[in-house]
Amino acid sequence: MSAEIVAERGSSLASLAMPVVIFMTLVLVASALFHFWMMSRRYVQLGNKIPGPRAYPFIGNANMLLGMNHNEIMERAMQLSYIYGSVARGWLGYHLVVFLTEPADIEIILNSYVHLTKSSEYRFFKPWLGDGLLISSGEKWRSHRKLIAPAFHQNVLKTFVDVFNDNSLAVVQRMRKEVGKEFDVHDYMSEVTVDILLETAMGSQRTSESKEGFDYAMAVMKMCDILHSRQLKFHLRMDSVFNFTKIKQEQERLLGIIHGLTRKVVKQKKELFEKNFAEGKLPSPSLSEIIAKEESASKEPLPVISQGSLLRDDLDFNDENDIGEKRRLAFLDLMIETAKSGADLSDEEIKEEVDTIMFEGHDTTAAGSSFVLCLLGIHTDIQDRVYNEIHQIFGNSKRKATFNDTMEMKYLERVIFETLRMYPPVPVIARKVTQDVRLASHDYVVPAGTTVVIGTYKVHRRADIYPNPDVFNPDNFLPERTQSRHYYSYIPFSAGPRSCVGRKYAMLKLKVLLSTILRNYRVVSNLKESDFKLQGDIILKRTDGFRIQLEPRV
Ligand code: HEM
Repeated sequence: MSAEIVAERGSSLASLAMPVVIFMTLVLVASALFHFWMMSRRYVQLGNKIPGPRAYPFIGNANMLLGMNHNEIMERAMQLSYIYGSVARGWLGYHLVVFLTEPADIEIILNSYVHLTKSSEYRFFKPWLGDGLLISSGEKWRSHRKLIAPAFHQNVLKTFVDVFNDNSLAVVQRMRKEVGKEFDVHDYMSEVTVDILLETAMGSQRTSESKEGFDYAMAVMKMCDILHSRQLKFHLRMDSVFNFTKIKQEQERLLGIIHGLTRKVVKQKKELFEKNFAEGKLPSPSLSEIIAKEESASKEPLPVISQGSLLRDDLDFNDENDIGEKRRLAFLDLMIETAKSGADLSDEEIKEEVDTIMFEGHDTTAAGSSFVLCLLGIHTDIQDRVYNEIHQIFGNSKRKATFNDTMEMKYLERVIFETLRMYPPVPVIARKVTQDVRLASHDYVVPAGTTVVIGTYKVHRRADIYPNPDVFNPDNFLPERTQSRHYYSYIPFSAGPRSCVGRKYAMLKLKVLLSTILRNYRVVSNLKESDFKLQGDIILKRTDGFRIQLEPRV
């Protein structure tokens, strides 16, 4: 290359370099100004008063999440809470996230009618659940909660006991082929849970003749997997990436099956209701009668399936009116009745609520029951106590469990509560606060716009609340112990106005399901709890699988 050409190239590079340098300098100056402006905002200053790891310009603490899998995130979150205490903060860019593990602070958030808005992480559910109870907010949530809570009335739940029994016996049969082997019990718990929900939420059954029910159940399970992967994999969290993946196409296909069935069943049930209504065949007593009675009689405490606390919420108030008659109606029927009795509830909204119940009621109880079985396999002395209690109730009889039997299962109830303490299926709850919040435990103000994460898992493992918190001890739920604890120190079902609407349904179902399994099998495990690899997802699971072995009782 001649010297002239080199000189010419050099001068054209120099003439290009100058604008690039000027541009880069401007970008740097603008970024620095932006950063200093952000740091001067009240939001950032209030956030920085709260202890937390050192944050970097623009990324905040996002670097701490890079390259971590969900097991590590769970462990890391636990470590941070040991370092920074019961109130800690992190920055995702300039967005403030505050972690709370102090019951008095948690009460301020959960017990409030103001801080009811869910955080943006709940958006993955939207294509499936629309504006159903789990994610809706404001007046819509308030009015729907009021309409739906009576569908979980204890007398309605009582009529589901047969469905719980039949499906529990069916899973006992299906598990026979696993006797003597080590297997993952979660698959079975997931299947039976969907079957029960299909019957109790929509009045459908998963039979081989009705392929729709089967396809629906499979689609629900696969949709839950997709939602989990979106939480787990950073790139899938971004809609701009997710929308171009094969998983998105699979989601569309599954939603076609799920919404196809719910829409169709809502339409059919509504037409049948209208026809019966026109012919004067009114269901008696109607749900609206229950709702009307509920308004007037809500003074005396009568929590029948309690969380071990004297405090009550809208579900407890529901139980004070006995409808005194057995009608088995799916939640869908009850919602159609509610809509007919004048409530503002469209078909699409009813569909969204049924889909919400199918989602919320599935993974949570599948994880809860799987954890109970794994723990009983490890703590065989505790399993023997549960079995003795069940044997006292049923003797050698093969009869099915009744609602009254479940009321006698006091020790099993404590085992379930203790399992949900150590392994809460919903390990964290997140809200977006729309007003400043002054905390009770420290002199900090959490500014409006912050995501508040309530660390249920960590609260349940606080040594000052539960002595030996890592030891499985159902006696933590003896009445005298629960009464001396702060109500918000045990929150597997959340608490306050936005608590789990299905918690009594869950407890009743778990008692029937687990007692039926334990009447038929002794659970054995070679593992220790320290072998559990926990995945802190939307739902707490074991990545190493829920492995147990079964020995027939007879
Ligand atoms: C062991 C089982 C269960 C656990 C641990 C559990 C836990 C929870 C928690 C922690 C919440 C609050 C979530 C949040 O604020 O982000 C919740 C809400 C909810 N749960 Fe459950 N749940 C269980 C079973 C069920 C069942 C069986 C159903 C229905 C059949 C159900 C229906 C719902 C609904 C509809 C909501 C939303 C309530 C609202 O926002 O007003 N859950 N659940």
